[in-house]
Amino acid sequence: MNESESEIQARLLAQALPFMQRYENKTIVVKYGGHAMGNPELGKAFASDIALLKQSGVNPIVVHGGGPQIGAMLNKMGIESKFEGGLRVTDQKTVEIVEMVLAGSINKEIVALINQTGEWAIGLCGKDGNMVFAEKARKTIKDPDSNIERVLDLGFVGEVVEVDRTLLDLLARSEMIPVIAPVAPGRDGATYNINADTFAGAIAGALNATRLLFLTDVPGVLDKKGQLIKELSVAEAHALIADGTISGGMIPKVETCIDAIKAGVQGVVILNGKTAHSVLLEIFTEHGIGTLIVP
Ligand SMILES: Nc1ncnc2c1ncn2[C@@H]1O[C@H](COP(=O)(O)OP(=O)(O)O)[C@@H](O)[C@H]1O
Ligand SMILES: CC(=O)N[C@@H](CCC(=O)OP(=O)(O)O)C(=O)O
Repeated sequence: MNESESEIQARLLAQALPFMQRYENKTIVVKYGGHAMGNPELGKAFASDIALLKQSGVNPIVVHGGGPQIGAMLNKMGIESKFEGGLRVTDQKTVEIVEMVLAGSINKEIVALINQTGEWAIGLCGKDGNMVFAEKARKTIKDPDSNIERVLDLGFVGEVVEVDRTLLDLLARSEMIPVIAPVAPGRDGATYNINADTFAGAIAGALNATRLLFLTDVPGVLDKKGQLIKELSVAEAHALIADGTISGGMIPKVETCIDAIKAGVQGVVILNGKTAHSVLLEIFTEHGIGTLIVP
């Protein structure tokens, strides 16, 4: 007998119960990347997933990116955008635009989407409540021809050096869902632009999150044949980077996953943010939909 639509809905809800119980009062950090944004229907589905997590007793924290949106604004303002080692070279003018786009328009757009579901979101960046402190990123890059290491000067690109949990612990006990932009101050008074993956990893690590989800534009980590790898240990992830299976933007993402696990996050998942309701499919179903990286 074919199930009716309401029977399917009832079955799915019943199946979600053990997962709702598993994650009750647990912290789940969700990194919402700029590439996963842009489609209004997907944005609404994302917001309703986050709202449902909160309603189920989970403590969801959204950290968002906005790389393509910053690029578009810089373009509009006639400012050239350059990347080195996957990070945006950020001069004084650029960091002002980065803060305006990340902590301004994108942050408020996500807050508004969640608020429209009837839940309460609050938009923040690392500056709010002394939450995150950064310092100038020290990156080096190897010249592929000479193999000589060169120090990169990325300007106001930062690395997280300190996370203060006070505000996030307070919000976890409230109705509020934090939505955080990856901008943070330095002890030197400067404003730093931080890669959103790295920022999300630092927040999840400081909170010993149960899960850290990275919403990107591929189903997860793919093997040499392009098939989804359902689960990876830290050692296997290192091996896939070393043999070139993992390349490009996936390298810093997987490295961030490994760092987050070392910092105390129980499991990190890379999944497709372009699949509607990807967060619910990952958290509230038996096998999830992305690649789970575990210790
Ligand atoms: N083994 C792999 N599995 C999946 N994606 C990979 C792999 N190796 C390289 N990639 C690339 O990494 C990209 C995701 O990284 P990135 O573009 O930086 O994500 P985001 O902008 O969402 O943070 C994918 O679109 C894909 O092109
Ligand atoms: C230093 C650095 O590169 N910062 C990023 C911050 C935004 C980001 O990381 O957004 P996605 O997750 O959408 O890529 C940038 O300026 O683009």
